[in-house]
Amino acid sequence: MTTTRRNLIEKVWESHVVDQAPGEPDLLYIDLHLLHEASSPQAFDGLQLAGRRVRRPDLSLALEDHNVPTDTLLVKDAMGGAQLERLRQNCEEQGIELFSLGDHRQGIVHVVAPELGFVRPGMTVVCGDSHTSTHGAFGALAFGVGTSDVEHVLATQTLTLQRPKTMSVEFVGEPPTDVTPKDLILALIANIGANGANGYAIEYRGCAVQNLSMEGRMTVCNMSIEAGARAGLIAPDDTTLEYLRERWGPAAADWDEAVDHWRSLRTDEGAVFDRTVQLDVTTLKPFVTWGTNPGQAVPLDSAVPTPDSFGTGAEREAARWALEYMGLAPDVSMRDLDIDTVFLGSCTNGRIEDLRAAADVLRGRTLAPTVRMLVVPGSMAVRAEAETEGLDQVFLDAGAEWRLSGCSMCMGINADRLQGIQRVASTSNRNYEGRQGTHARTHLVSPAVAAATAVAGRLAAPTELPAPGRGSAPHLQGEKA
Ligand SMILES: CC(C)[C@H](C(=O)O)[C@@H](O)C(=O)O
Ligand code: SF4
Repeated sequence: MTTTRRNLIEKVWESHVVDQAPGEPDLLYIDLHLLHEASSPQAFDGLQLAGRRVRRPDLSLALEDHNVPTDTLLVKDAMGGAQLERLRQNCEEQGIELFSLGDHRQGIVHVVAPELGFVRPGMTVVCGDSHTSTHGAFGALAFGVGTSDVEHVLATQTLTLQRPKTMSVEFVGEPPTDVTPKDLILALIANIGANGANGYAIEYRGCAVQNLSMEGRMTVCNMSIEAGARAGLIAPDDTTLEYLRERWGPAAADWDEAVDHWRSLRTDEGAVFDRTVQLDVTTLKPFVTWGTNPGQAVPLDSAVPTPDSFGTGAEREAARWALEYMGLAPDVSMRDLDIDTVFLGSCTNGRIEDLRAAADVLRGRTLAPTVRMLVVPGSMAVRAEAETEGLDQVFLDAGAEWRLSGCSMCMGINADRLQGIQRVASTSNRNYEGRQGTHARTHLVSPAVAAATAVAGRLAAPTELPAPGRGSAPHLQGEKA
C-alpha cells in the first residue's frame, strides 16, 4: 500500500471535495458561512430572484459590523442604515441567526465567530469578506469570497473553488519579547511582498507560531490576504484545544471524537509544499508601514526608504507614489513622524489581548495633547471583558475615546472616517490611499506601538517612553531630533 504524505491544507481541502473533474475547479462543502451587512445584500437579492431559499441557515451566522456607529447605538448614515435593515430582513426571512447592534454578542464577524466557538479545526469557512483568513488560526480552511459566491453558498452550502497552491511559511527561532504577532506578519509581508503569496494558501509553522496564543494566531492569519494569499492556517494543538474546550466543549456531545480528528490535522512528515519560505525572527524588531500597501514596511527604528533602493522599476515607481501620498521624504527616521490619530481596534487587533497590551503601555500615562485616540473593541464581549478588568478606565484616564464595537476607522465607511490630511497609527490591516478617509495617511502598527505613539505624539515603541507619571508628550517631543 502506498501512503501519500499530505500537508494540512491538502488534508482539509480533500476532506471537503463534493465533486471534482479534471481541469475544473473543485466543488467544496462549506461548514460555516459568515455574513455581514456590507457584502450580503446583492447575494440575498439574487437568491430571491431565483426563487430559492437558504439551504443551511443553521450553518450560517450573520453580524452587523461595517456600518455600525461606535459612539452610540443610533445609525445616522442612510446608506449604512439601509444595509443593516436589509440584513435584518434577510436573516429574519431565511431563519439565519443574527447578532445585531445592541446585542451583547455583536461585534466584528471575525472576532465574534471564533470567540463564541463557531470556528473549529478542519472546517471550511467562507464569508464575503477578505479577512475570513483569520479563522485559519484554528486549522480551518477559511476563504474570503465575492458576492456571487456568497449567493452560491446561500443556495447550496457548496462552492466551486480553484485549488490553491500551498506555501509553508516557517518563522525560525524565537522573537525578542517586544515583537508581537502583528510584527511577525508585517515583517513577513515586507519580506515576500504584498503579492508574494498570490494564488497560495499558507501554513504558518515553527515554534514562534506554536508559542502564540489563539488571539496572536488570529492576528497573523488575518493578514494572510495582505500578502495576496487565499488563506492562511495553523495546525491545531493544545493551545487550540484549550481555547475550544472553554467555548465549544460544554456544548459538544462528541468532544473526544472531535479531538481525535483534530489531532490528525497536521502536515505529515515529509509532505511537500509548492513553495517554502523561512523567516528568521530571532532579531526581529517592531514593524511599521511607511507606504500604501502592507508590504511597504520597515522596522520602527529605521528610516523611510529611498525609492531607488528597490529592486524593480515597478517597486521604485510604487514607492515614489506611496511617498508622495504619504507626504514623506526618503531617509526621515520613522520615529520622527508626528501622528494626529491613533486607532486601536479591527479584526486584526481588536481582541482582549490587544487591548491589554495597549493598556499596559497607557496605564499612568496620558496622550500627547495633539493626539486623538479611538479604542474600539472587536466585539461587545471584548468590551465587557475589558471593563471587568478596568481597561476602559485606563484608556479614558489617558484621554482616549472608549467605543462600542464595530469595524470603525479600519475602513472609513461609517462615521469614524477621518477628514482632511491626517497621519494615523492604526492597528488595522490595510493602508491603501483613502482607506481611513479621503486624505488619511495610514501607518499600520501593533497595539503596543499604537499606545506608545499616542503618548509620544510620534511613532514610538513602549521602550522609548519615560516611566509612567514622569513623561509628558512635550517632554518627549522636546527630545526629538
Ligand atoms: C467590505 C468588505 C467586503 C471588505 C473586505 O472584503 O474585506 C472589508 O471588510 C475590508 O476590510 O476591506
Ligand atoms: S475590521 Fe476592517 S478588515 Fe476587519 S472586516 Fe471590518 S473593515 Fe474589514
